[in-house]
Amino acid sequence: MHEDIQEILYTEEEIKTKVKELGRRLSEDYRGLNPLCICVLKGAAPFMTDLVRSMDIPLEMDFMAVSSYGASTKSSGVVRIIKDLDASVEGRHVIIVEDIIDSGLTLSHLIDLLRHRNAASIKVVTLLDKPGRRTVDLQPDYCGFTIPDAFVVGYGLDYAEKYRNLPYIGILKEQVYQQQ
Ligand SMILES: O=P(O)(O)OC[C@H]1O[C@H](OP(=O)(O)OP(=O)(O)O)[C@H](O)[C@@H]1O
Ligand code: HPA
Ligand SMILES: [Mg+2]
Repeated sequence: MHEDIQEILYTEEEIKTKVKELGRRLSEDYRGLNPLCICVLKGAAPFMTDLVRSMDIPLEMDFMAVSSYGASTKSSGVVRIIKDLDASVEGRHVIIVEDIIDSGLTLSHLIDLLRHRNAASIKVVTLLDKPGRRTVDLQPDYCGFTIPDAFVVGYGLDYAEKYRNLPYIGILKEQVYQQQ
């Protein structure tokens, strides 16, 4: 285990099993709809690539980069779009793929944006949900794990751009970000 990790919450195996289960459910619900899976970069990249490979239906992928945390463990409250989608979402059944919902600000901003662009439907799949920190009223349609109010890293999730490549999800030691 990495020395900056206090505790592993979900192992590589547990994540794999959960992602497969989510992929199976999405495949059943979206059969015949050719959904557009939108990955919210950068954190959701590992989840998205594993998820779509566990979906056995025709689908399309697009990517959007947004950022609101920077080198902090608290949302700045300002959701910056760093890279927009390549294609139109008009009339499409959109699945927003997120690694984590924390305050909910990122997603509520994205959902508003995609509604204005006239998607046929918009649903959210998140690997992690941290409902204890929510500042807006928002629930995911599909969720892997509900987690306590702690700052977690790994499997795409970062602190100051580090730890995204850990194969597991763990709680970051507080001393790592309190030193800053
Ligand atoms: O519910 P919220 O409080 O908005 O937090 C969740 C968002 O924050 C993180 O992204 P971040 O802004 O850190 O960008 P990153 O994915 O590039 O790390 C995470 O990947 C979610 O997109
Ligand atoms: O707990 C978290 N870890 C990493 N990134 C995040 N963005 C929102 N919450 C988190
Ligand atoms: Mg981040």
